[in-house]
Amino acid sequence: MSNFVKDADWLDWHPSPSKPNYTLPAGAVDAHCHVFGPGAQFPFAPERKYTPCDASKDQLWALRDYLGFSRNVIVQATCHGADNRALVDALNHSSGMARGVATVKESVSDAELEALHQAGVRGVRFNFVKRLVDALPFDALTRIADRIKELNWHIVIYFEGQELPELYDFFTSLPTTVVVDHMGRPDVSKPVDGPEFKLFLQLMRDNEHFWSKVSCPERISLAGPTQHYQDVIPFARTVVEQFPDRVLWGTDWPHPNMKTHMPDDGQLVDMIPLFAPTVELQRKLLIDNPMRLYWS
Ligand SMILES: O=C(O)/C=C(\CC(=O)C(=O)O)C(=O)O
Repeated sequence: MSNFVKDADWLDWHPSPSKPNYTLPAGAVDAHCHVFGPGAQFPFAPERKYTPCDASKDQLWALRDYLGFSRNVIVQATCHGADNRALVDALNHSSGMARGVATVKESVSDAELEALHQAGVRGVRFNFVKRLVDALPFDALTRIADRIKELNWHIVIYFEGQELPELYDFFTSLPTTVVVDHMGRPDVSKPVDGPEFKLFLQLMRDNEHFWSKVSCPERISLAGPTQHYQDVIPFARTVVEQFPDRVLWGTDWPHPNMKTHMPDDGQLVDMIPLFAPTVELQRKLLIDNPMRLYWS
């Protein structure tokens, strides 16, 4: 039993996702997913802005095997704050098949960073989504960035499309590889060749150390699941085709804070060949790129 009561409007992860029609290549990596608790074992952070259902490592491994993935990259979510114990526990029980992206405070010690590295952490996440977190000031983030650079880690950034103009200069000042979550959450009611998405493509083009996850059609789409999230396809496909060596894909399981519906993870996998239409692009997206960033 969890000691926590999930939010009243919380949607639990899909209990019986469909089997994808698309067969993942052997060795495919789900490069964006989370573990939540279980709250009774790994308490959610007092400063959290939402309380989720439990989503344990064993439930994540079951989904991995069911969909046909080999590996996971587990990203620390804000409901656990900078307490990375659930993440580290999952990594330590993954037989080396999972890597992690942690959240740290400036007060983190060198020994703690080293322990995270030993567990399989290879990056930190800077989250700028206001409904999720009170972001640290830029100077504090810069000091964290300078420290994790020494470990050869990267920085994952999470923001919403409309915030990019004001965050752009800070992002490009970061000293490590930078991975953008969910293509910077574009507004897909705007044209793919319009000024908003052009700014994101410019960020990627002018900064060769920037990568992007082509993930979360279920969050970005206005068309929704019955329309197979088709309004997201031109955006994801543009990113994959322009930057084939700097893209990652992930389920985003257990899909925190979805309010309109809970996606079918099998249906999400079936979007991969629409985002990456050739076998070579799929291999880069699902294997070569995540292996280079997380396992080399
Ligand atoms: O899973 C995601 O990518 C998105 C989240 C949650 C999150 O990232 C967090 O809590 O850190 C969201 O938009 O609610």
